[in-house]
Amino acid sequence: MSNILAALEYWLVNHPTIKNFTWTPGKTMASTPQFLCFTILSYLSSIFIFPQMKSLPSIPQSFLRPISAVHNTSLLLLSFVMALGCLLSTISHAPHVHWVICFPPQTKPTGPIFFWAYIFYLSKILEFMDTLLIILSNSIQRLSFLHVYHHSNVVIMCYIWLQTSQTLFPAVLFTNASVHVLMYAYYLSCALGVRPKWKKLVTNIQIMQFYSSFVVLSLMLYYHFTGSGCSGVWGWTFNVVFYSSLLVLFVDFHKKNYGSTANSQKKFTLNNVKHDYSKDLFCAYHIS
Ligand SMILES: CC(C)(COP(=O)(O)OP(=O)(O)OC[C@H]1O[C@@H](n2cnc3c(N)ncnc32)[C@H](O)[C@@H]1OP(=O)(O)O)[C@@H](O)C(=O)NCCC(=O)NCCSC(=O)CC(=O)O
Repeated sequence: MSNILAALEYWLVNHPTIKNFTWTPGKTMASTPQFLCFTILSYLSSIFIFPQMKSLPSIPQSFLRPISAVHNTSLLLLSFVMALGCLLSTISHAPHVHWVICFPPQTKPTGPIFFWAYIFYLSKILEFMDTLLIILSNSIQRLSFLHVYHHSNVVIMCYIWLQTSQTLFPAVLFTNASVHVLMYAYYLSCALGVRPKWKKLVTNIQIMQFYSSFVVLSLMLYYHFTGSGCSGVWGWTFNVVFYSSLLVLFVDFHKKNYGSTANSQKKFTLNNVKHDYSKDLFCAYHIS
């Protein structure tokens, strides 16, 4: 057992690449604001361009499902490794408990905790593939405002974490990566043709994650004003606005998918085509 722990600690915390990592704007791959803007603009424009390309041959589900399964398995495993890496790095490098919530001002973005923040940032770009899979499977009506809003803004959030050495990201990273293990297990199961009965549980846990992040955000503010300050306070503002808006969108998603009206709307036959209106958030939010 101690051998396993030692190996984990080496590969997830003390490996030289991880231990000596430093976020250097302009030098580290994907670290410039230009890269960030280009990536997000490409993502958003592809959402509008792809569906217009009517000449594209439709890709059969038998081809897309295995790709989707590989993608979801990769993100499931990566999320698990990021959660574990961040947890072990925090345990072995945090000088005291409240450091997790409040890095001292001028903290340098260096060391294993920032390495995992960097991997987390890159993983959010890999998550763009979720959107591509939805588009390629000819299910553009499934593409909700919530999905696009989340995927485009979460990259900015992670960039700000690194750029401002933002306090509190270890707690948010650990929670979100853990929730994503469950979420990608759900999507993997769907890709394999089995629709899990625990969809609502995944949504409930996602909502709980947003509530719990407000506790951490409040604690940071408390430490900031009662001590000698915390690093990356303006990033705090982005987190509050982003997480509040996600909470509102997820509560709305919950109501539409699991509320009493969702059940009565669920199966609606239109021109002999079964249409599941509970999923039709894309139309509901007027992005088409
Ligand atoms: C239970 C949820 C995780 C997912 O809800 P959905 O409504 O998207 O679920 P669904 O049952 O319609 O999706 C199943 C369909 O998605 C396909 N699918 C497979 N892999 C996918 C992937 N990686 N991303 C998106 N869709 C995918 C399946 O093949 C299936 O298609 P078919 O129907 O053809 O069989 C929910 O809680 C949720 O997050 N809803 C918001 C929508 C969303 O985009 N969430 C992810 C980003 S937000 C996020 O990530 C917040 C966070 O940080 O926690």
